[in-house]
Amino acid sequence: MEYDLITVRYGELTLKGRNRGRFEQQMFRYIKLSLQHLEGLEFEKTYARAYIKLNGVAYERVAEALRRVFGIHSFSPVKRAANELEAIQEAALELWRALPAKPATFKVTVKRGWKGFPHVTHELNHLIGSHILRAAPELKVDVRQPEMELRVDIQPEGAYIFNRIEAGAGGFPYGSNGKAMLLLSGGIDSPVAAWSAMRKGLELELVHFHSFPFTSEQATDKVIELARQLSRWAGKPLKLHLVPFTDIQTRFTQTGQDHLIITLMRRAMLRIAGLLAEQAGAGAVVSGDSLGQVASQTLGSMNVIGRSLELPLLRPLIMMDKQEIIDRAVQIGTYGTSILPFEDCCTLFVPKSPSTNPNLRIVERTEGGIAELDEQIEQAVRDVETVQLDRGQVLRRQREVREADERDWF
Ligand SMILES: Nc1ncnc2c1ncn2[C@@H]1O[C@H](COP(=O)(O)OP(=O)(O)OP(=O)(O)O)[C@@H](O)[C@H]1O
Repeated sequence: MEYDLITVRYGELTLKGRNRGRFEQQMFRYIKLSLQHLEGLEFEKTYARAYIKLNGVAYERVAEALRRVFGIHSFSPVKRAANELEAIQEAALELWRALPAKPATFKVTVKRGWKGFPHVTHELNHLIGSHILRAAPELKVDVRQPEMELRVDIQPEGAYIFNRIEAGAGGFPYGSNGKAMLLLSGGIDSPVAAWSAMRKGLELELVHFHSFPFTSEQATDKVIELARQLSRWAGKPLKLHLVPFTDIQTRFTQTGQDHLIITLMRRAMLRIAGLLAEQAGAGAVVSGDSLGQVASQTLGSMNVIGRSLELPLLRPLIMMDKQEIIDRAVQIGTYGTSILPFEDCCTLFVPKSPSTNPNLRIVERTEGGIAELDEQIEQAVRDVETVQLDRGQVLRRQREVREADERDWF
């Protein structure tokens, strides 16, 4: 069936006062941006809502993009009818006929936002409901727990009729709560952390540490692919910083403190991420740590690791179970790439028994014993290769990008 428009609802419950206006402006701009690849749409904004006139564009194509827009609470495909009883009855019936699975019970809920209509609400409920019942006599009315609720919203310019409410991605519009630098490994967790941070309104730049030639080019391609997938949730290509980490890692292996090597590596990563955050004007660093998952994610380890950074370190997954994280990764579309088998830089250097409770003084003393460490960190920052993802770069690095993917950037 051809719908006339989509009603998009956002944030009416979550924000009050001065922030709301700004939020709504941002939301509206962001919705338009996420749909810019579809020609012919028209947009209109009202209080906590946007209307998208479809002008013949298929609902599914728009819905597919809207499901990835943070800040949207819900949206509905709508039939629009003139403010005349027969037109409303016909549109309601058309919606009913188009249902792929017919419910056994229903009710009609009319809202009269325009009082000029010649019938009052309860009359309209009845007149529209009975029109459908004539065409579907097996259907029953259930006003308490109907399987389908047919809503009719009467406004001065016309009547809006819909029965479907799709949940949106929720959260805040991308970038509305500041900017952060996210540590992206090739694993399952950090893409989920990125998604959670973006959903909370953080704009992200991504940083990945590689140990070329110990890690393969495929491992880097995998991270670029993850960045591409995350970009679809940002509504625009994300920046990805690739940091050469081999020299620093190799130097740590010479300290004679094998059990501390993961702690040392994580601290160096955070220092570099902190410097990149400063350059990018970001106010926090985000990682995919989840409490207790591995040796570097005990309270003791996280304490010692986190102290290497002055900026706040956000860990959105900290209290989540592995299964919850996996389910989320599947839902947001990163899981399949995350489980590809290419080695990450850290797994190559994991000692037999990494410390789960490193001693801060020993760690700092070990770092202090590496005279060139500060210079190595600064050098790594200077040697960063930044991939500003765009279609061309994705193609160059990702020879196997499927055609459909290429076209379907957002
Ligand atoms: N090579 C890397 N580049 C950038 N960040 C990294 C890298 N390796 C680890 N991290 C960061 O440190 C966090 C913890 O990594 P670790 O490998 O210990 O845990 P994990 O639970 O396997 O996480 P992930 O699934 O994201 O790899 C990651 O979520 C990520 O934020």
